[in-house]
Amino acid sequence: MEKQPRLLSSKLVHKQRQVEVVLNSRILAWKEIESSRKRGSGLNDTSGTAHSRGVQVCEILAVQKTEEDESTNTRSQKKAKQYSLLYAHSFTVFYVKRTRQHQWRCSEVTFHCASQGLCEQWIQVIAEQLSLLANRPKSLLVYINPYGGKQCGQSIYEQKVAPLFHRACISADVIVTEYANHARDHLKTEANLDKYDGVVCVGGDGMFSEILHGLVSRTQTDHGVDQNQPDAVLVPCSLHIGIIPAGSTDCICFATIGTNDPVTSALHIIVGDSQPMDVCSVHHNNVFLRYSVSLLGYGFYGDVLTDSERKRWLGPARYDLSGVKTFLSHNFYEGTVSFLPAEDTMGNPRDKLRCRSGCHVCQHKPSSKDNQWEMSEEKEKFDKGDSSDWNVIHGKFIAINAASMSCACPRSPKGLSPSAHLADGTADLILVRKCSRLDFFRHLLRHTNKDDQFDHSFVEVHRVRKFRFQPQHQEPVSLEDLSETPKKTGFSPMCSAQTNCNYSSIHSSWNCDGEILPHTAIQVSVQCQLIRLFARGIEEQQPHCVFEDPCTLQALEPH
Ligand SMILES: Nc1ncnc2c1ncn2[C@@H]1O[C@H](COP(=O)(O)OP(=O)(O)OP(=O)(O)O)[C@@H](O)[C@H]1O
Repeated sequence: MEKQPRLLSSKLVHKQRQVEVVLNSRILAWKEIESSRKRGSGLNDTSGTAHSRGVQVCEILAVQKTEEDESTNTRSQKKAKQYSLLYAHSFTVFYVKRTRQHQWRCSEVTFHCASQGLCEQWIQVIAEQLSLLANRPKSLLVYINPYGGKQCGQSIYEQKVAPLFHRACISADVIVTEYANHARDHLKTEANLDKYDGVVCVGGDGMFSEILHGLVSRTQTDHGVDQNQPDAVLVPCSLHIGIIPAGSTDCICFATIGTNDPVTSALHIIVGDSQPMDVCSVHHNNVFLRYSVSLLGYGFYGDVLTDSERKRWLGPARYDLSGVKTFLSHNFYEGTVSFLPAEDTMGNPRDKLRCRSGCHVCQHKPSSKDNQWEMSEEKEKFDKGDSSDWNVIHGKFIAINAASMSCACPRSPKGLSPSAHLADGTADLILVRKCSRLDFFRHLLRHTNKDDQFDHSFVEVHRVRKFRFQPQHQEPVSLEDLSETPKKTGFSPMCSAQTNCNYSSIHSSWNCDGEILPHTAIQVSVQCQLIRLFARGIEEQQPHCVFEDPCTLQALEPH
């Protein structure tokens, strides 16, 4: 590890102990000065060992002159006051502290200096280092859904997030949405995006989807790209998206940060983390339908969503109830799935390469920025959808799922496809063929235990760049035309002579990130790294950020 030159080093006081404090461009480190030298100095000496601690500069949130606390009631505070006359000037450094289960908190450390000049010098040099971190946002556009989840979006933002943005000197323009699609439409047409470094969504997955659609559509319009062309190469969005979880489902936040915690999300935004993310574009007959970042599910997950939408009054319990009902219905659907396999990726859906912070598979992926790949014949074929490379499967399916990410969430910690990647330009296409109820139950059960959910004769999984689905029977012009068709309600028997059944027995619906698509025949194309989130993926281990870290020790080595 290359040794960084010291920018500043001084003997200061921290918690009534003399410490040597050192700053280089990567680390702020401090270490107690040997205990023997402290005796007789009036400073505390409890352990006799010299602890070194440090924090990475990129995880410092702010530095400021310390507001003096006038209350000196306790004995220790009185003692503190005595020596504070000697070290009367102090500054506080606010930094990221990792706690349990991927949660981050804002911690602080205060140093006392003997002179005002020294104190100001420390504040200035640390602030200078922070100003060099170019990825940090300075100005954000925030959309709050006041009705998401438990309707706490506004108070979550005001109480937990806004004070942190203020401390980090981030300015935020806040829009509390007044109706569904307010944020999407504002982003699409009105918002002056040049003013901002990022867009923040306070809400659940539905609200995130609004921001996604608004920002991606706006970017394509600004660059003259026709979203209705299924083979159009979309232009990546320049603004990052931050998610403050405040919905009843916050799966995108969980998948990219590892926890659903507003403070953690705010801190990832402040430090300017960047997580690229693939987006699937979904078309029907050359007409753009929607974008998806997590799950496109036909059959089982489409039916669960359709049924649960009729039970919204039940709250989140509706998903469990509809899940049981759909499982007992045990419907299957006939159709043709065609897909373009992703053959040049590092991983496959059944390996153990989980997508984590700094994922090698996602970094290896040739992105649209990779000119060589852009020019290659392979790319040309890929864009044209050269049919010789496509696989075609006709069958009867209980479920057809395309997972652009693992889809892990607190309810299903492994997710639908545990090794799917956030940003490798592929989706995992999972085909669950017609099987017995018991077999399907065994398959579902494996989402919750350690067994491989793809290790069944009736399940196959393919890593794909594009896919199409054509139902066996022609669909009407639009599913909206079916509003008069009575939906199946009870636990009907399996529909074997499908032509005799009503529409809802022979067609399921596509569940596109929690929204029902209006068509069943669709074309899907994975757009590699189309957006970037203020996130870093799930960190594998909780690194020791401050204690006896090798970088910390190196920073403290005498020069
Ligand atoms: N002011 C508003 N009034 C009504 N609906 C809104 C408003 N703002 C946003 N929405 C819509 O509310 C829907 C749900 O929002 P969100 O995802 O934030 O919460 P949720 O509780 O997780 O949602 P869900 O009910 O889908 O689980 C979104 O689809 C969004 O379009």
